[in-house]
Amino acid sequence: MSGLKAKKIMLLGSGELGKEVVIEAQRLGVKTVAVDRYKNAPAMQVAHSSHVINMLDGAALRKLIEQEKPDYIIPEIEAIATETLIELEKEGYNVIPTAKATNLTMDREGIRRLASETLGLPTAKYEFADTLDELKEAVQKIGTPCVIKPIMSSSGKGQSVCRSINDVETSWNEAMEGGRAKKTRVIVEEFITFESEITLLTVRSVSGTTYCAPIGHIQQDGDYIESWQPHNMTEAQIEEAENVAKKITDALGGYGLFGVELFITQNGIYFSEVSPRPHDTGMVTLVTQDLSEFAIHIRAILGYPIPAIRLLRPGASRTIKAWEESTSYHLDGIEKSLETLDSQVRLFGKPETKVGRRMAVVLNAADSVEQAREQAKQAASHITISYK
Ligand SMILES: Nc1ncnc2c1ncn2[C@@H]1O[C@H](COP(=O)(O)OP(=O)(O)OP(=O)(O)O)[C@@H](O)[C@H]1O
Ligand SMILES: NCC(=O)N[C@@H]1O[C@H](COP(=O)([O-])[O-])[C@@H](O)[C@H]1O
Ligand SMILES: [Mg+2]
Repeated sequence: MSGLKAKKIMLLGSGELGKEVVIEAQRLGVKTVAVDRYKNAPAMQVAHSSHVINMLDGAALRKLIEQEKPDYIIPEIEAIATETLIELEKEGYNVIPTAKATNLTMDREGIRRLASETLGLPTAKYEFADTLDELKEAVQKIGTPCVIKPIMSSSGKGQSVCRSINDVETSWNEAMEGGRAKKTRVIVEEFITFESEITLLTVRSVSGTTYCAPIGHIQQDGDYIESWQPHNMTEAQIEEAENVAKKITDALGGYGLFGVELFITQNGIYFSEVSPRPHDTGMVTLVTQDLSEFAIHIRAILGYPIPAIRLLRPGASRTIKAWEESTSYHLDGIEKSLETLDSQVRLFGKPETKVGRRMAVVLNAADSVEQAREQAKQAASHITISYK
């Protein structure tokens, strides 16, 4: 692309979601630089160039950004030196969606206090704790069962349900082992008995705020295993969900796509958390919408209009996870899996497996959500991972 005066994006985090963002950016002639903490990360395999750095090291992050001078800095994970992004934004760099958004969503405390205390959105009751003793006190205040999570973690790492005061120490130890960035602070949340949970993909672009059809999902150990679109909701529930999404995304600002996580309960809709970037449960949009969540993110970032988002067919996704740690592995059964009508597989190409690590996703589109879920389940059942 030597003759093309291309815009340049720098992706901070290069997992499976970033890989699709890079592909969509390249479709619009954008130069792509992928960054992560390890080499051969999924997005690095498709980007024009890549770098391996510790993104929590502000000085290293600044040095790389000053060297590459990207037009857009696109965080793909939470664990980044966001204070440095705030400084860089003041110096004229464009952080997606805004440096403030990345800073507030970097840990659970910032975004939870904004949602509950500043915006007054309904959330689970919560407390924070820095030591085991403080945690015991917090659990007593919230009551059991409750959910305990490191303030900086994702995909359920370090998360556990604490069912009685005797479980507190086990939960504390799990949080200490699973948290990113070596922070010891944890959040304790009231356990919400929801009817269902959804991700409402919300887009801020030059065309205003728009929403994708709600995505329903099922999580196991705090990580998603299945998602589908559209999730069946009443008009009133959709309106309530969109109101919550509008409030939180307006407060974060900027252009891009957000994944607003909501619990649907008998007492209305609760805000859970928000990703200021494409969401794992939203991979289903690769087969359901005219523009996937990744295409939408890039289009919004570049300042292009998004007059409408079309849901073409109902669809579903199922994750394929590893259950052993290995630097040499193979995904078997893809051939059989693809015999299922309208199924697709995305193999992320991560260089190693870890216990519980997501390695691939199966997608299916059909005439109904029920059929797509059934077909995705069937297609995924043929895929196994062998470790050598
Ligand atoms: N307070 C709660 N009550 C009931 N269930 C909860 C609560 N908090 C979390 N969960 C369950 O655990 C899942 C993961 O929680 P959460 O989204 O906070 O973790 P995460 O590590 O940020 O995940 P991700 O990065 O995948 O979004 C939720 O989708 C929900 O199923
Ligand atoms: N729930 C957030 C999420 O799904 N994030 C996605 O997982 C990657 C990390 O995967 P890894 O932990 O297997 O390296 C991230 O880079 C992002 O693509
Ligand atoms: Mg979540």
